[in-house]
Amino acid sequence: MVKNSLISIQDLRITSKSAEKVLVSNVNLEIEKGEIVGLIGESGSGKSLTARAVMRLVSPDMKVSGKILYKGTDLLTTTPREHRHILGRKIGMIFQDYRGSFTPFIKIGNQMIETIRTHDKMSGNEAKNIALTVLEEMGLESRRVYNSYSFQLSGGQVQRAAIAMSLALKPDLIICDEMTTALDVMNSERVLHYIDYIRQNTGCSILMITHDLTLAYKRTDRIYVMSQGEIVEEGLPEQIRCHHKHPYTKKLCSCLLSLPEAESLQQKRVYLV
Ligand SMILES: Nc1ncnc2c1ncn2[C@@H]1O[C@H](COP(=O)(O)OP(=O)(O)OP(=O)(O)O)[C@@H](O)[C@H]1O
Ligand code: NI
Repeated sequence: MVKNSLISIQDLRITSKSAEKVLVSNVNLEIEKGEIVGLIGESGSGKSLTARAVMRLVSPDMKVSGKILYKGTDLLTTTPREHRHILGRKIGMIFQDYRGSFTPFIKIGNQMIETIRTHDKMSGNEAKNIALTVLEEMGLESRRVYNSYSFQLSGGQVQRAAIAMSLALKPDLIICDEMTTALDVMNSERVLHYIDYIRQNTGCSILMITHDLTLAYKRTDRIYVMSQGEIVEEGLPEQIRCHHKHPYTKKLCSCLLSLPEAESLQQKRVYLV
């Protein structure tokens, strides 16, 4: 049993009212302070919906039940005010679909300043310095990106700017949903390194949702496997890789059998589905 959990999802169930369909059920997931937890599973298994429930971003057509405890506070029953305070500031999410991260008609820099100042009281200049620093850390030409509209940048640049914006707030928990999909190998590595650096420096926790098993094995402390809306297995990366119990995990992991060992894992990325 995990102690000192930062977030504890208990018996989460998400149903679609109109389709009368259960999309997620019996999901129990804990993340300890400072832990990087992987959430893997095939497309449509409910990973993003689970993450969206934490952020209270599921569509109004969905009914969510169970508990999502953040330091003991149930995020499913907090007032909108408490919720706004916790989300964004304490829990940041980097979305699978990064295109919605910035409004097209406001420059990236101005949006970053506004977001940073909504959560932390500081002068515009201080916020600007933070924004430029995090953009630089993401390997971007910070001034150019700062002064651009999102449509003037490539998909990968927008994604890195979105990641920079989430990290600028130094959240306790960062939920990364297929964060590196839009990035090439070098930039993925850079972003993952930086996230690791942030974790070491701030002690934040990370929930990493990914199709990329190599990434999950290499970068996480513990892994949950999801199938058809339920968590079917949980364990250390090595256990999930070599000593899995559930037939579904076996199917997932068989894709990795042909992989070369440790060091070269970085070069060869394996995608599922
Ligand atoms: N707004 C919605 N309305 C109805 N059903 C939805 C909605 N969003 C997701 N679903 C359904 O819920 C299930 C889980 O979707 P989810 O996005 O969580 O999958 P996922 O595991 O993140 O998949 P992927 O790896 O492809 O991102 C899918 O069957 C999906 O079609
Ligand atoms: Ni998803």
